[in-house]
Amino acid sequence: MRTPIIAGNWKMNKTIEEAIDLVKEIKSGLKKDVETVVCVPFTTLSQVKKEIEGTELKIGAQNMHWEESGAFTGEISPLMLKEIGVDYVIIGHSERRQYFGETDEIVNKKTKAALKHNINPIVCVGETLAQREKNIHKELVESQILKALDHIDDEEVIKIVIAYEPIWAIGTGKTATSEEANDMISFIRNILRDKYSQDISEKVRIQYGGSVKSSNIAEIMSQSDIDGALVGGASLKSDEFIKLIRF
Ligand SMILES: O=C[C@H](O)COP(=O)(O)O
Repeated sequence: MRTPIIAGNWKMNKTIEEAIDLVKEIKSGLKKDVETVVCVPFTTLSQVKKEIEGTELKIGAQNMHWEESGAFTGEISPLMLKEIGVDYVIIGHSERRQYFGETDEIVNKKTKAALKHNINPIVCVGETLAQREKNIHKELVESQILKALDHIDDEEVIKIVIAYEPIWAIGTGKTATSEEANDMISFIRNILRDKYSQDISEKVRIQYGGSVKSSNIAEIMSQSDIDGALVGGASLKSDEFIKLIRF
């Protein structure tokens, strides 16, 4: 039985003060049996971590370099995140791939580095609208998954959360239908079964992301293979996010 996991990705939003206000409200609305994560900006990690101490709310970063230290101006290492006590890190979000040139190889290096330091990676995959229209979306997602998981073994892969986020549904208000989302997520589970085993494929949690809100979460979560959501815009307001985690 996979525990549902709902993660808010705040992206480049919230000052420290705003972050603390938001997380104070979120921690009062947690639901038992739903793992809830807030993936907050680097600048707010320490204070948010202190604010959630003693609660079930988990904390994630939105990116990370794969090296532990060195001449990488502007980057944050896994050791630095571990020092703060971060539970999760988003790897390969489509915005990182699109605006910051992250390749599948980089996603693989970051995923392996996160696992090495006991930070659970949330690995994002997903196609553009053009790729879906050309009907190459499954091929593309399969290649993203296999490259991201290169040299990752059975014990490690079960710590990974995969987020399927069709790029055309991110921040657009256009959600994939729950059937479309479930179809791709079942496809991803089959890739895991073929690469690892049936048992492993049933243990890995796979989220859907893209315009998830309180009004569509129940429908999304009712699908057989969807274990949670990676939520952008709707995670920035406490009342909406709390409604959403209480799907
Ligand atoms: O990481 C979250 C996704 O990019 C979804 O963003 P959204 O919920 O604003 O569409």
